[in-house]
Amino acid sequence: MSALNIENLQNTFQNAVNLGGSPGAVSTSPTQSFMNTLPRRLSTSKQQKILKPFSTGDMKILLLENVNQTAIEIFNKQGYQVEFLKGSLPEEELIEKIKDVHAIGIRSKTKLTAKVLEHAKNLVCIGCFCIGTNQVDLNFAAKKGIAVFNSPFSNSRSVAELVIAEIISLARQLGDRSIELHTGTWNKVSNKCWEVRGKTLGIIGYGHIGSQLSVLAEAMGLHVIYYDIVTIMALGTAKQVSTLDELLNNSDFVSLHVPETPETKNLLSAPQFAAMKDGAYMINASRGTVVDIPSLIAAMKAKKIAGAAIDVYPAEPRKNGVGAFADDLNKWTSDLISLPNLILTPHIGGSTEEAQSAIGIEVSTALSNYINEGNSVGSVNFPEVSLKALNYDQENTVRVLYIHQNIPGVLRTVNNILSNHNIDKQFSDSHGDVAYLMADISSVDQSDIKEIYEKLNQTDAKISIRLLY
Ligand SMILES: NC(=O)C1=CN([C@@H]2O[C@H](COP(=O)(O)OP(=O)(O)OC[C@H]3O[C@@H](n4cnc5c(N)ncnc54)[C@H](O)[C@@H]3O)[C@@H](O)[C@H]2O)C=CC1
Ligand SMILES: O=C(O)CCC(=O)C(=O)O
Repeated sequence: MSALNIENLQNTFQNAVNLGGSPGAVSTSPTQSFMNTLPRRLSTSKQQKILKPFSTGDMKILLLENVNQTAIEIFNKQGYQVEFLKGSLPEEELIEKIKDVHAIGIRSKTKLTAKVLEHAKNLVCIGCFCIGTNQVDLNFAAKKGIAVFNSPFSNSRSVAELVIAEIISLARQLGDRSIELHTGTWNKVSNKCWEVRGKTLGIIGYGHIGSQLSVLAEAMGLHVIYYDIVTIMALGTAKQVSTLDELLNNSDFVSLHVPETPETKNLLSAPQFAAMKDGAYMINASRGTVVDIPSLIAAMKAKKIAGAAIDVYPAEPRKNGVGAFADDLNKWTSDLISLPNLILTPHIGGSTEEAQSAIGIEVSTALSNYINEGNSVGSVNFPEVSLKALNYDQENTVRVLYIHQNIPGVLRTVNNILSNHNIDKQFSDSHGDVAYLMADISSVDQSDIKEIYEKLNQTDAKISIRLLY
């Protein structure tokens, strides 16, 4: 579906006729009932027209990694074919599956590399049902005309709450006491167990999660300092520090909330652990590449670091199971798990019912809006373009979605092609090498549509085209 398939034009014409000619019938369609539940981006008093120039039953959505039920329900209401798998897939299987799907939903484990995306002949869009998008080759996807969406903050609170729990758990050695008692050992101690009140929390990365954590931590009596590459307004009485070292020198707890980027790889390694206070604690619920684990192991063995909580790992198992977290995944695993006062969790920072349900709705709605209307607002790799929904008074109107290389002269060429019709609205934007033009053209006969498509398809700058009507 990266471009309207000419062979399917017959079907699509029929579909358009059905929709345009019989609004009453449309009001009983699943799509309409779904649309009615959505907060509309651009309100209109007229009944909104459903734009779907394809048979919705042919729309294939592949959902991996146990994406929430809310997303499945929304896609089912659209009439799409949904395939749902609990785990992620190894590369070869992923390549096979991605060949004929129009949209794919993933979480943090599925790697959508250029090699995988190269085989995605029909893919229109990708939904990351999470915050991080580092698992997708965003530039390659954009160059193929594939828009990527995520959920920028629906699980932020869940991560912040987990970190709060870990701060107290580490300070009181709760993990160790619990493991001991599970195996019959009564070990009532107070040595090196602390209140968190009055201690300093250093937050690295003061974005959605870091700033939520800041507010919660202050409510418990912690002092908060933070380090970020950009200047960010402090919440409460938190203070931004100007260097990473300043944060490390002064924090009793250090918590990481940065994205995975080349700059954040091994952000905490041997020199940074050496710069931390003796007996400090470290928490990483960001990405596994951000902390050099062998250096952490050395710092904990030397008692420089009194405890740590880790939620994310350089390599993570593809699915749940006994024996999945072992040395063949990360070679230091045995060494790591033998350490005291170390809380290990299986990447569950965002895994709450509230977060997953909200993410399911948010991302499936964004994908549906993009598929059905071309609205790319919220995409992380694509020009953000949107036009007001069409209504039933706008007969013979076609929405042109033209994704193209961002080079001079393209708009002139496209507007020449569209010039026999009235261009009611047009919105174009670019993002790096890729540009996206959305235009509503009126006075279009059914017989014109194929010609418009074919002319646009012959333009040199074209990446992909869809015509909605
Ligand atoms: N454990 C889990 O389940 C989850 C993990 N995450 C991870 O947490 C990360 C952060 O999430 P948000 O707070 O929503 O992201 P955000 O984008 O709102 O904030 C990230 C902050 O890090 C800062 N930053 C970037 N590079 C930096 C550097 N080199 N040094 C210092 N600061 C730097 C940015 O300026 C920004 O303020 C995500 O990228 C994701 O990888 C997110 C959700 C769940
Ligand atoms: O819930 C997940 O699978 C991933 C959570 C996460 O790391 C994210 O949202 O970036």
